[in-house]
Amino acid sequence: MVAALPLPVIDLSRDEKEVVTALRSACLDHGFFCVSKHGISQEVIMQQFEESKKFYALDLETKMKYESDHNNIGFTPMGEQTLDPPNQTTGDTKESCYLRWPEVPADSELAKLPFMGPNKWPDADLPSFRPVFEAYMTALADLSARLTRLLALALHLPDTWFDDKFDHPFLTCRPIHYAEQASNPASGVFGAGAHTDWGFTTLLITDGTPGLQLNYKGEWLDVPPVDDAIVVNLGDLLQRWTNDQFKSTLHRVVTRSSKERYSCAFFVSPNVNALVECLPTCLKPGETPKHKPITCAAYQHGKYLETHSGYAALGATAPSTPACEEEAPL
Ligand SMILES: O=C(O)CCC(=O)C(=O)O
Ligand SMILES: [Fe+2]
Repeated sequence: MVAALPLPVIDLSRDEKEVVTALRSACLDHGFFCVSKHGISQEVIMQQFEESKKFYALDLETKMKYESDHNNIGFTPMGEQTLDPPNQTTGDTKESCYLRWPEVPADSELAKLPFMGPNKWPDADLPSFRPVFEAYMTALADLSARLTRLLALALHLPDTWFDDKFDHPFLTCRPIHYAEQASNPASGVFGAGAHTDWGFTTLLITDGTPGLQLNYKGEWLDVPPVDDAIVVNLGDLLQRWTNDQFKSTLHRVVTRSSKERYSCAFFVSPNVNALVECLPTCLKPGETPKHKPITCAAYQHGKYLETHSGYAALGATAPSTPACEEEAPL
């Protein structure tokens, strides 16, 4: 029996000072919290799940027409990702779809950057998918921008501090479908293997089916779903920016038997060419940075390569930034 760790619920309609204080405390502890009164309508959320279910109900051959590309945009079939290779005997028992937002047209300047490019909309097979996800991603992008400003305040910085690092951000919406297959941690079978998220923050909405666990002080604990709240967790880039003060915590998905599970992760990262280096407010006298500066794209390219067989097979080359060669800790 796994114990539960209820997450702090931060009501975004409260006084900003109270919100920022609660945020700072959650970020210093394990970097997981829920936000309520977040302004995303239940209708937009429900429609997202409906379209996601319709998409995954298509046959595999149809879904493979939208297979993920060199930007890691598109469909990834069951088992394509293995988030924790040393501790898994099969790939994650999930299929997913990566959508980038705001969408970058193929002929634009931004499309020359790593991970930036057009989405693979299933217009021909499911025309209702695109308008629903466009509305969903617009709403989530607004909420993420609001949270980024609150996080700057929680770091004792001006609320605009991250603005120029997010003026063409790397935002990814990932509806996920977990198979009707019980995980078996003892034999290395997981819905999603243990991992930290790689970006700045992740905004996660689930269909209420349990499965998410986080590792708190060395112990795996269930994260109970909270009605109408969005789970937010911090990613590695924010941890690096804060010299490990704010936590990017290990988590995984352990599915129970006989029920499918749907979730939708909205991964928030800065501009792909943003340099992530220790913040001035995160160094106490005598302390030194724990990580070398690295660009967002260089950091994440390595992670995609390690965990996505499809991305690795496409032979995507490492983004050419000097920091990329300097990943080793100081
Ligand atoms: O589906 C979930 O509950 C979590 C998914 C997750 O951790 C991820 O996609 O990074
Ligand atoms: Fe995650």
